[in-house]
Amino acid sequence: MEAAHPYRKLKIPEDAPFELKPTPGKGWGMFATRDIEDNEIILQEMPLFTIPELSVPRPLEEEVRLEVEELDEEDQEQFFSLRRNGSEPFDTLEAAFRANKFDLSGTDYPDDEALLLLMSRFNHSCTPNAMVPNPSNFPDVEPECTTMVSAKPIPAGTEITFSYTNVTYYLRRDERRLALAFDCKCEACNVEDPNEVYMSDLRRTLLRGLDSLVNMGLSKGAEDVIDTETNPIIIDPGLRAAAANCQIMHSTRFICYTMIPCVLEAEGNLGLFTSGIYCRDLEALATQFQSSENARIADLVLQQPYWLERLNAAFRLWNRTDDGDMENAAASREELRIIAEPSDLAGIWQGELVTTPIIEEVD
Ligand SMILES: C[S@@+](CC[C@H](N)C(=O)[O-])C[C@H]1O[C@@H](n2cnc3c(N)ncnc32)[C@H](O)[C@@H]1O
Repeated sequence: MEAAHPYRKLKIPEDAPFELKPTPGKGWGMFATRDIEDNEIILQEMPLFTIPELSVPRPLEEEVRLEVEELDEEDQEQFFSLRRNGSEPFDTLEAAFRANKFDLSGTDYPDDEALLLLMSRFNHSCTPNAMVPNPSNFPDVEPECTTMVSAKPIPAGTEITFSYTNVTYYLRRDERRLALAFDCKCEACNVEDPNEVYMSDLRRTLLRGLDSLVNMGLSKGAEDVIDTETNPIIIDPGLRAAAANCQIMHSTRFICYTMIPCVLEAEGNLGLFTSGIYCRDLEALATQFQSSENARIADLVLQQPYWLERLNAAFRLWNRTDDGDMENAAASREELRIIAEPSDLAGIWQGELVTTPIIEEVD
């Protein structure tokens, strides 16, 4: 019975703007109990316990048991309240930990994984209304704390969701089915109108291409899910090679970077928090122009209040070379050498900049 469900024992802070209740097809989930504004902190939670370096594969049963034994009686009761998607108890302690853990990258404990009782009650959405940003964005809270922030205004009564993996922003609906370990029932995956699905798929395909282009051919993990031989991240082969070789003009990168929030916004995935991050990054890119006219245009872009206006202004940079192009390309190349896998560096640096994105003729 719902009233006697073990989740009722989970301690939710009195001032929390959410409640835990069943949600069709998704077990239980967190629902807003009042209107939540965009970019509002929804929850900050300390782990019940942490386990180090899960990147080293090993059985965890014993480690989890030792941690659970260390807990006081009340916390043990909280831990044993956990259920597999709100229904059956977990068969093992390890299974309970794995289903309710968060990684702590960005905190002072980047190699640890944390058991978070409440944070892990929020369900996933491919068009979420909340997010769990890198904890380094919240320097004033406990360094182990994980924070959930709204990513758009959330009306009272709405389910609060976040994206379990950022790669879903860059995947079409069919591809997302491969990436998620469950049959996603979120509003983006449940759309029935084929035109809407088509447009959403197009936007997400464009997003991963733009993202890969501005990040020198590296994408945010989409290539782990899709077959890039038949379905390349950047479709145009010349542009793809140019991105991998860091041969993209700075003006082209700047325009493409400005386009990303516009597409995210059209897809319903741009809130104040994310927009602020893109603003800061665009400001940093603007400082890298060395030709005064380009720097002036970039400044004009930054003065625009909305992303579409910024993009409109950024197009004035189209096809403009910059005195800093070679320097910026060399810096990107260096960065790529540091962060990329050797296989990503298969394309050899040619030294020439691609001045215009190459458009292949379409029959
Ligand atoms: C960490 S739990 C989330 C809370 C869980 N619903 C509960 O009742 O405790 C993750 C599990 O919730 C379910 N889930 C989360 N988001 C979902 C979604 N969008 N569609 C379907 N199931 C979802 C999946 O079974 C997933 O493995």
